[in-house]
Amino acid sequence: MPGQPAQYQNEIYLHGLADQVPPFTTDATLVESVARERMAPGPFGYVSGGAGCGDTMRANRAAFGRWRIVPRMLTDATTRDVATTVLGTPMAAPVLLAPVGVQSIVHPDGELATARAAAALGVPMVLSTASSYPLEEVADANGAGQRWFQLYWPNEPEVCASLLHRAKLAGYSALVVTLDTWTLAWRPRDLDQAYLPFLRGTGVANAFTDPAFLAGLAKPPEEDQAMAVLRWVSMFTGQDKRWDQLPFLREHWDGPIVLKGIQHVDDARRAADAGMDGIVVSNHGGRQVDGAIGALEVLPEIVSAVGDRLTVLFDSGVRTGADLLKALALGASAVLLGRPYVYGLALAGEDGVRHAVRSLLAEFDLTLGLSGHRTPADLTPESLRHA
Ligand SMILES: Cc1cc2nc3c(=O)[nH]c(=O)nc-3n(C[C@H](O)[C@H](O)[C@H](O)COP(=O)(O)O)c2cc1C
Ligand SMILES: O=C(O)C(=O)c1ccccc1
Repeated sequence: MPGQPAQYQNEIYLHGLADQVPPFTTDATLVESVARERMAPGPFGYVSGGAGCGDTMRANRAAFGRWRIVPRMLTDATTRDVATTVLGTPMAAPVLLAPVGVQSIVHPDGELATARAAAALGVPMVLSTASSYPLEEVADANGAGQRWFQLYWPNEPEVCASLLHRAKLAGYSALVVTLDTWTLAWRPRDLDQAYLPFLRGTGVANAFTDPAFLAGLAKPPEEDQAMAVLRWVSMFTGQDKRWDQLPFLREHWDGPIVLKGIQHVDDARRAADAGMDGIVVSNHGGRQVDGAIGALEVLPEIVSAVGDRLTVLFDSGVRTGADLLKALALGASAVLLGRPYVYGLALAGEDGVRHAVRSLLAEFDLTLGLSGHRTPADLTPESLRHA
């Protein structure tokens, strides 16, 4: 990413003078309403929706509102440096693009566009197991960019080993194992529209290109697509995994391993005891347990319990530069962005992802400086007050 993130502010003013306004709003809290007007109802409902009545999605936002920034004056913050390195991965800012499956439901270029945008931005993408393009093609699109692979841990060990082998070969440097979605939650918006991308055959690209998966089928997908899709879906459904099975992943993956979906401090301790390299404190953007605690609420206690033993990442509800600042001040090493970049993808493809993320990073950079800080490392809980 060229120069400081805040330069994007100048670029937008200059674009404005040339009558080339950005592809959509620069306010990430408003982009959802733009997307609601322009996206088809099925995909919009799928992306924007949460579990149940949306109580946990609101709790995620409310949790940010309870922490307030207390800015400092006359400090040296004229030039900021927001670049960082997390688990050996260099990044232009403490941000990763969260794993989001089935991206072709919002834009035909799907994960390929996201991969190109991530490389241009200098931030890593985390590719979902349920991507609409094979992980090798996404790696090609990402080129010299940084990429991690998210695993929905299949019940078939051969298929699991095969996916990990392919991801390693294709240059994915860290593994993110998602624990909170061993079955999909009650999601009324999707039920009301009978909209489940999976059963429509999206998100199967990594299966239909996997030799171990194909070897286990009675008939090839061309002959019985419905059966192949059902087999893929059933591989991820049901909770047969336990903490004592984590060594299997170590045997098949030699890079950093991060557990995603940690919300209880005792689970964070178990992850550390199991020798994991990191965790993502996350409630899956409020898409799984409705009624679950706002993700930011549990971040401080988890950081105090295990922050010296593993890397703590955060997601769920980050929408503004101030949100990013707050999560970092409370001890996250970086945050994952979910829906905001997906709306960008839906509205303007690769450009849209870039616009959505650059807007948020520019706002973060300016907020950091105006609060009196030069780098993310300068942030501590004392930069905030719980109100
Ligand atoms: C449409 C959609 C699909 C998702 N698919 C996945 C997935 O395949 N794997 C995964 O680990 N998380 C998935 N997530 C969860 C995100 O990785 C992330 O935890 C969440 O979106 C963060 O919350 P936010 O959207 O409020 O930023 C998905 C989220 C959305 C909105
Ligand atoms: O919708 C989701 O939250 C999700 O994690 C998922 C699961 C399977 C396929 C695509 C997305």
